[in-house]
Amino acid sequence: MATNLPTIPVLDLAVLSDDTKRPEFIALLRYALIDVGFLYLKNHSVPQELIDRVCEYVPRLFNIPQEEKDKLLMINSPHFMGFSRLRTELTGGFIDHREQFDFGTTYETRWKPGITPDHWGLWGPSQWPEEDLIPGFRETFETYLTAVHNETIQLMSLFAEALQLPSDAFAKFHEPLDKMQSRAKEWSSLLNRSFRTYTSLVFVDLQIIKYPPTQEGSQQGFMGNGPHYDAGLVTFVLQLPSPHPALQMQLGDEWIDIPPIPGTFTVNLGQSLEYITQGAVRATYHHVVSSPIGSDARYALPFFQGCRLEVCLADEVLDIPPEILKLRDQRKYPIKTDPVRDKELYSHPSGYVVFLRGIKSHPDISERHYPTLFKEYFPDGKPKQLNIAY
Ligand SMILES: O=C(O)CCC(=O)C(=O)O
Ligand SMILES: [Fe+2]
Repeated sequence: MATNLPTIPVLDLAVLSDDTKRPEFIALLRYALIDVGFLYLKNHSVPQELIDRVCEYVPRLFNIPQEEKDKLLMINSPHFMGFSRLRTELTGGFIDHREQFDFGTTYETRWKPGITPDHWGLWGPSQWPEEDLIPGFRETFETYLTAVHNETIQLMSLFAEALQLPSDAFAKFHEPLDKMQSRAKEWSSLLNRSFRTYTSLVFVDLQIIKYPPTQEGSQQGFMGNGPHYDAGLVTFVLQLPSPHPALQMQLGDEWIDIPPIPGTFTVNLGQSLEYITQGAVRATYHHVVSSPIGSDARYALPFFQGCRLEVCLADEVLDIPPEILKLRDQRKYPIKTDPVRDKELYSHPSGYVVFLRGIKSHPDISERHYPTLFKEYFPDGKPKQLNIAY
């Protein structure tokens, strides 16, 4: 194991109430953004009592009868929302050894197949479990989703400060949840006009994931979640306690453990943020290793804060101060470039980029709802090893 690997910074928001400590906080945040790409966030605004309730629900959600979970299967949703059975998802070409639920906005979709762009399909209603199966679940998770969403937006104004940008530098890339649906309604009357008018739709996604341990007889290096970058702006992961290192990030050739720290969110940065900051913010490659055979399941809840679906990142790159660009250029572990990924990321509206990841990760949903894209991305049909049999 190489020495001198950075430890993941813990950013304590409580220190901001003391003005004298602000510069030190901002410097640590700058280091986290530019050099590391991951951080822990402590003393944030999401109440611990709400987080405790969320954590208490998580194993119960997976314990509802299989036939009830199957009523919520993602295959029923063109919006990539709902339940995914164990080993039905691909990340970076690997089959993920996890099962999960995806929940998003509460809103009505504006997607009209064949009329609006395909990636508007990202924005649509979630599939919630019946209230009597798990009373209070929906209300708790909608409250949680809103609270985390608000915290991501607050944090991004601190990101701006750390990068010596105006505090609202990122405002044009996202939208408070309560504003989204009303704006989308206003604009739906403009359906025949330019789609670029619909700038307000933003993709947000809360995943609730269960990672069972490695299966008997499986090969080494079994992956809970294959290596990847997150596509959007910022990801807040609530990691439930687990004794085994699972989430890891890559710096240089090393994989570094990112264990849960009670009372914090684990925060990582997405490729869209990296791009609009001219690479000053680091999107870090990460994966999740399955726990050893016989151990308990691990649970994690990533919340993905995306961009407005119609923002073309290539048109919106921010002016970054030279001092920050210098720190970028001096970073110890340079960012790895990938021309294929880069082209995909920068030549489409941001929503399309996230949408394409959905297409590639969920071949069954693509086949049912987006058959033309399915043929393009899976010319040989669905990968045989996927556990898809509906
Ligand atoms: O399970 C985790 O801790 C993170 C999962 C993750 O990186 C993802 O779903 O993008
Ligand atoms: Fe991720």
